[in-house]
Amino acid sequence: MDFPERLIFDGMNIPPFRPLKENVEKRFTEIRNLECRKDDIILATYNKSGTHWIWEVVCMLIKGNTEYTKEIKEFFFLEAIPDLDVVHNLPSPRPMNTHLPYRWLPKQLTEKGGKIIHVIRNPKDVAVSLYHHLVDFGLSNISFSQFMETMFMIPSPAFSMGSWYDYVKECEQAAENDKHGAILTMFYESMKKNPIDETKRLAKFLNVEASDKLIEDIVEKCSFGNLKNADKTIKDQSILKKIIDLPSVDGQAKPNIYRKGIIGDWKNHFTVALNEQFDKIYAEEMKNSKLPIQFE
Ligand SMILES: Nc1ncnc2c1ncn2[C@@H]1O[C@H](COP(=O)(O)OS(=O)(=O)O)[C@@H](OP(=O)(O)O)[C@H]1O
Repeated sequence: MDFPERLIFDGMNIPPFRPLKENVEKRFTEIRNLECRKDDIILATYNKSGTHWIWEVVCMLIKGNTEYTKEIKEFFFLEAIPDLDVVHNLPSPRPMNTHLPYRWLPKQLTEKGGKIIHVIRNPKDVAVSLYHHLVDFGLSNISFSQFMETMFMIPSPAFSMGSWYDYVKECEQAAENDKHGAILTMFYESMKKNPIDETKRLAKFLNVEASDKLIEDIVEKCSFGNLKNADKTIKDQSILKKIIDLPSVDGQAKPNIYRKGIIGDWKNHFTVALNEQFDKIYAEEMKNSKLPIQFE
């Protein structure tokens, strides 16, 4: 296996974004203490759960039109952007995003009236997506099964920003304690199967007036194929080089975010034995969860 050094902080493996490599505690504390506004929106997801997709939908809803945001979502990515002043200077409402767990989100956010959107995806598909992402980033000589056994499946030494289980359980707890309707929990699979209804639910949560036509157009513009194409043709990717050392193909190489965009690709990667092993750990880890999760 060949992978950059790992940094552990607050019990989590920290991805090698430049500000985190420089001083992870400083950046986490800055985010935790971020001065919030009443209309701030934070999309908080575990890696590979559909962040780019839902972020684009959120941006279109708050703008009230279907123009793609020229910046990629990493421009608003709290733990990775080179300078948090960018966020301080953004006009409202600010559609920020992060993979940080709930305990590290800005503490003022919900007090001031801001909103949090959690997106949860079948961890088996998250694992597959993350494996391919890490291979794109230089992880080599490790099979998918080895990746699962050593990095993803076991709860504590999970790879990136803590384990999926801990992340999701923390979201669930936060949503249970949320007395002001400040947190929306979405599922990737529901968005995939029922994008119109889920986009309406999102609009309602954001207090956005959106006609049926606008909702339909947003769903269409944010389909997997259209977003993949927009990512190649419209989006300004320049910030990526400032965030992370990318494999050097003209300095432009980046992980293929829009890989397959389907439910159930895990079936092409899990052996029967791995699946049984996973289900056992999953059942134990999530035994107290009341989340309405029915993953296929
Ligand atoms: N429109 C649409 N429909 C369905 N699926 C979509 C869509 N847009 C992105 N995706 C899929 O989301 C996966 C990437 O997740 P993230 O955006 O959270 O990645 S990241 O952690 O921020 O890098 C990644 O999943 P995989 O294809 O399984 O790897 C993307 O393909």
